[in-house]
Amino acid sequence: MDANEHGHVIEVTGLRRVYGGGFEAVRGIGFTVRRGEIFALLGTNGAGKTSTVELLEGLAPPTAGRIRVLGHDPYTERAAVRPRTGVMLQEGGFPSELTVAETARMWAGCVSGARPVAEVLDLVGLGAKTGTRVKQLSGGQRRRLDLAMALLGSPEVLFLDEPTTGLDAEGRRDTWELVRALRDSGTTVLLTTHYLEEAENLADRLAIMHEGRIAATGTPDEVTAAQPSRISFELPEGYFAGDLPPLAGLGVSGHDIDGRTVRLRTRELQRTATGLLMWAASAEVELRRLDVRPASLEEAFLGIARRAAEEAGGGSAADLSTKECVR
Ligand SMILES: Nc1ncnc2c1ncn2[C@@H]1O[C@H](COP(=O)(O)OP(=O)(O)OP(=O)(O)O)[C@@H](O)[C@H]1O
Repeated sequence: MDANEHGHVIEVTGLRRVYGGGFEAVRGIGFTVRRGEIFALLGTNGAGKTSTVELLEGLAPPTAGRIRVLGHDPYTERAAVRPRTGVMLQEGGFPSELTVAETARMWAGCVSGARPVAEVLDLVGLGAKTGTRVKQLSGGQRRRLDLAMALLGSPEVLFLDEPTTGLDAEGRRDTWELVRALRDSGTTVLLTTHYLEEAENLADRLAIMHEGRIAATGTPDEVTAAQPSRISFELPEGYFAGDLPPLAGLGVSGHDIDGRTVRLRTRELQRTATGLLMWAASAEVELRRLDVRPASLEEAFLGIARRAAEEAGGGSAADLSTKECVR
């Protein structure tokens, strides 16, 4: 059997992974991925993404829980799963003296029914580099070679661990286009990424992991919609916060005032913005530096990480800067 009755080709239930030293990197997670879907696993550093993907790839047995990939246990039924999946690890580790074409031919020898090497190298934009030695490739070109190797066997399920790390903006967009084309032709893709923009652009559904657990899951729109939108502006000259209309009446769920800058949070963006602008128009004042911002996946990510850190009691929200999370 390839998929369950719901069309899920990946099913994960109650998954746990405890390393030799006793550290629990994956703490009871569950999710499903449908055929032809791109599913992204996001998370802070050390959240447990790679630990999870390695289990899905059958590289290690889970400590507890159940995994099915194309209807099989990827560890105990590796022979049934492996030929139908493609894996792009974080480090490909190819011999550096071989050329791109030699590497691909060597790899193709290990894959039953491999696609023509030239076709796969063209697909990832390495068609002009076939005679170049691996050690002379840039970091981004090596990532593309990693991807080419994962595609040699025309996989039904493709695991991509941080596929665009090291790629420039153009390379990243090319990879996104390729991954979308693969999805459109029926390939199921599970990817991990640090780039929230990548998840926003690519993922049909995603899960945000934090400290071994799934903190949020859904479509990018669903995960984002759970976060409030933001409005900020400067108080008009001669006005004080108390002169503003009652904020709760405008649908504002929270606010803070820093000097003359007012920041509002709302889940009813249109109602709050309209009320505020009507107030400004009737008072004949200008709201300088007005900024109206619907919630983004980045805010959702930071909000989840912050809440989880607060609930854990130890971590500080300030530790989780955007820079750290969007490496
Ligand atoms: N072999 C191992 N033995 C013990 N602990 C490990 C081992 N591998 C990973 N860990 C720990 O498990 C946790 C999860 O690591 P993992 O690599 O899965 O996270 P990640 O979400 O992929 O992180 P990153 O975004 O930094 O790649 C980390 O705290 C890490 O230190």
